[in-house]
Parts: sequence; structure tokens; C-alpha cells
Amino acid sequence: MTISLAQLRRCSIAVDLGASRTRVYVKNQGLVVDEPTVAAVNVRTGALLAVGAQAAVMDGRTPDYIRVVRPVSGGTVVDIDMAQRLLRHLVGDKLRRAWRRLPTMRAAVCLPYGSQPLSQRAAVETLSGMGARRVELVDTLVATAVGCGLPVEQPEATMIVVCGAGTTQVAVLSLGSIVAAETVAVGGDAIDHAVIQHLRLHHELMMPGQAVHPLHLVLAGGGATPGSTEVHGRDIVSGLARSVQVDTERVRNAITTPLTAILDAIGAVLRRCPPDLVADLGERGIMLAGGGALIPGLEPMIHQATTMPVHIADRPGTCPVRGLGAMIEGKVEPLHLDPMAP
Ligand SMILES: Nc1ncnc2c1ncn2[C@@H]1O[C@H](COP(=O)(O)OP(=O)(O)OP(=O)(O)O)[C@@H](O)[C@H]1O
Repeated sequence: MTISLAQLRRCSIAVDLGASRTRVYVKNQGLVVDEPTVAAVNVRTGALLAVGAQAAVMDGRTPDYIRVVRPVSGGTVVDIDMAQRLLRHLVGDKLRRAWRRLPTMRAAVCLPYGSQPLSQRAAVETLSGMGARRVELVDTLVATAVGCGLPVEQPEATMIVVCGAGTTQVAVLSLGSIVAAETVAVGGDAIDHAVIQHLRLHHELMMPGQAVHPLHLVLAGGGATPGSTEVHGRDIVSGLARSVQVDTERVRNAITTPLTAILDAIGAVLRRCPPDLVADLGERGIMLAGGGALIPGLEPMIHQATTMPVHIADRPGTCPVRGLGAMIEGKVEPLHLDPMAP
């Protein structure tokens, strides 16, 4: 899937269509869109009522005639028409007109490692329908490593863990390519689900998906984390609104179980790596990226399991699209190997 840097330099836009968020980088302009991949539709008329953050707040609060939809799932565009409508609204009128004027507009899209031909085709069709004459597909892992500022083109090992909403991808890269990689169907959404299940089982409380985020922020407080915190939801039995005091340590334990799948993937990738590369990693450590990198407890858990240094990338969620952006801007220099060198 990975194509040459020369081809990428001809692209005008870079797109990361994630299950949770859509990000668009425009050449010479930077990151212009970073919004939830959500649209609200009037089911009676088919009209699009809201997109992005506006649509996300409607989720779970709509009357019958409004449906909140997510056109991307597990790294695949599952509703091409809706994804195009969503993208059109997110990029705005000004940018759209500029796209139409460019007869040879090329787009770069990042796709999860090992994505199926059907997923690749859906991404290409989505962007072609938006006016792109050519769509270049790039591995999310390579784009993210570039976005994190890692020296991917060098003959040194780089380990990256990209934790998204639906999946986590783990890879060791060297000389601009993936040496070993693994994908697991565990991401931020699975962690939110574990928290919701914990509250349902131990507190008989139903909690909406969006309400989990404040709890993450409390848990991420590190040493300053309070022993308990108040959460609001609906009582399972009575159906009435209720607040409960939740033991933060028990919530932390509840999210540990799904996180072990990520540790297994890291172990599998390390076992498949040549020893020289693993030795490099002992010094350099592991880079955590993707929005899920901020999941409380993930970083210390990986450090404890691998004994390697673990770093969380700067603005981890936008690393893939910023990496793609750097590639289309021509900021990534390929390593020139001279075959005649002594
Ligand atoms: N501060 C935070 N604490 C915990 N989890 C977070 C935080 N910020 C984002 N997340 C989680 O990160 C996930 C979104 O990450 P990201 O934006 O990388 O996903 P995506 O690229 O849309 O998804 P995918 O790569 O699976 O298609 C969500 O599940 C969200 O709950």
C-alpha cells in the first residue's frame, strides 16, 4: 500500500477518515478539519442536519425522525455516500470550490495496516467522489511514525503503537518500511465499553457513551486522582436519574482487562523482530500515538510489561494526518543509498 514519496508530493490534501474523528490537512494550509466522524440525518427527508461536533452532541438525544450516523467503522468507510456528504460539509465551501478548480487534484489517505482491498476501494471511492483525480493510500503506521517525528527512513528500529477508537496497531519500522506489525480490535471504544459495563454491573447504573470522557480525565490525574468520583446516569431498575460515588481504583482495574490485548500485540511484534532491532528499541523505547494514547494507565502498563521507555506523542490523535501532511509537503527526505559506495 505504501507508495513513493515523489508520488505523495503531488497530492494537495491528506485525509485521515477515522472511526472516531475525521482530520484533513491541506497543503500549505495545515490541519483544517479535526471533527468527530458523525452526521445527523432527518430520516423523513434525507436532509443532513448537522455534522462533526454538532452532530456528536445530538447522539442519544434525538427524536425518532433524526438519526445520528457514523459512516466509518473499524477503519473502513461503511457508508460512502454519507462519508462524502460529511467531508463536503466539514471542508466547507471555500475549500470545496478550490478542489473543483484543480483538475488534477490528488489526495493522500491513510488506512490501517493490513486493510482489505474492499476497505481500500471504499476510501478511494469516497475521495474520488469528492473530486480527487487520484487517491494515494498510505499505511497509518508509517504516516503516524512520520507525524511523531521518528526517523523512519533511517536503518534504526522504531516501535510505534497507534491506539485509535476501534483498533490498535503495533509495528516496528526500519528504513521506511514495516518490519513486523500486528492489529488488534481494541481501542478507546473498548475501554469506554469496559467502564460502562463496570458501572452497570457494580452500580446498576446506565451511562451514555459520551459521559465516560470526564471519568477518563479524573483517572488521568495520576497521583492527584481522588479515591472516588461522582458520576451521573440512569438507574437500571427504576429508570430514574441517579448519581453514584465510583471508586476510581476499581474503574482503573476494569479497563486493565481490555488493555492486555494491546500488550499481547506488542509481545507478538517484538518476538517477530530481528534481535538487532529489538536491541535498538531497548534504548529508544516505544512511541504511543492515536487518541487512545491518552487512556489512563496505558503508558505505565506498557512500560511495566516491556521494561522499555514509553513516550506519548505530542497531540497523539493528529499524528497520522500530520505525518501524511509532512509527506505531501515534501518534508520527509528519503534515505539515499549509494550502491557504489565503498
Ligand atoms: N483524553 C483521552 N482519554 C482517554 N481516551 C481518549 C482521550 N482522547 C481520546 N480518547 C480516545 O481515543 C479514541 C479516538 O482516537 P483517534 O482519534 O486516534 O481515533 P480514530 O483515528 O478516529 O479511530 P480509528 O483509528 O480506530 O479509525 C476514542 O476512542 C477516544 O475515546
